[in-house]
Amino acid sequence: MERMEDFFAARVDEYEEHMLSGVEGCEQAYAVIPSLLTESCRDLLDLGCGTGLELKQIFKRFPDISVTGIDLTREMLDQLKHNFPGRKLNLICGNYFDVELKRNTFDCAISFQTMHHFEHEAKIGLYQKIFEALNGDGRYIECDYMVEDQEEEDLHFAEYKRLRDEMGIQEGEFYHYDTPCTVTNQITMLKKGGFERVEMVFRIGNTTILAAYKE
Ligand SMILES: C[S@@+](CC[C@H](N)C(=O)[O-])C[C@H]1O[C@@H](n2cnc3c(N)ncnc32)[C@H](O)[C@@H]1O
Repeated sequence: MERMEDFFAARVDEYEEHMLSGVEGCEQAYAVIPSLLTESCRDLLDLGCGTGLELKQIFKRFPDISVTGIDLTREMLDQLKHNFPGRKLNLICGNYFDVELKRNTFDCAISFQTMHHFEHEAKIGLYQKIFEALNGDGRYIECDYMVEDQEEEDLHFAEYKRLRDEMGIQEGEFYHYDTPCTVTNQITMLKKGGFERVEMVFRIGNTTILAAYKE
């Protein structure tokens, strides 16, 4: 296993092609994302924005939108900046579990293919933070690798724990290893984070989009 930011930094050149051609459902999911944002969305939070594949589609519908993008990997953010000259971007190189978010700031929040690496409790805490950072009628759209069976989720987490123990990795250090959760667990976590209503709006292969509404 590689540290999260080293994993992405080493693959930034082939990253976009891999997501568009190598991950079932991803290209279609990027195309769907703009239609899931609120019509009047002006301030958008993008967690784990990477090189901005989802933003490419969003800028087509919302050319004037202001985007706050958070990502651990400096090289991915550099590529994002290069991809979108002239757009309204506030890019933060950091860990979205730690970055402080002001309350009632964003019309919409999104995350795309970045949440399938973390434990339930950590995600619930993050969802609470996103919930509070959204405006009253805001929504959070999560596209991610999700599975259907609890057994499959448990196997991934058990193997990840085994590898972490073997390598002596400390709590709070991020390594790249996929631990997808079931769609059902994801919906439960988002509701525990405060969202009133959560709906699955897209699923091709394991690529799944959930829409979580603040009210
Ligand atoms: C698979 S990429 C997705 C990038 C982009 N959203 C897309 O769909 O093309 C996952 C991204 O999440 C970032 N990431 C992973 N864990 C993170 C964390 N705790 N805080 C901030 N960014 C994180 C990685 O650096 C990487 O750029």
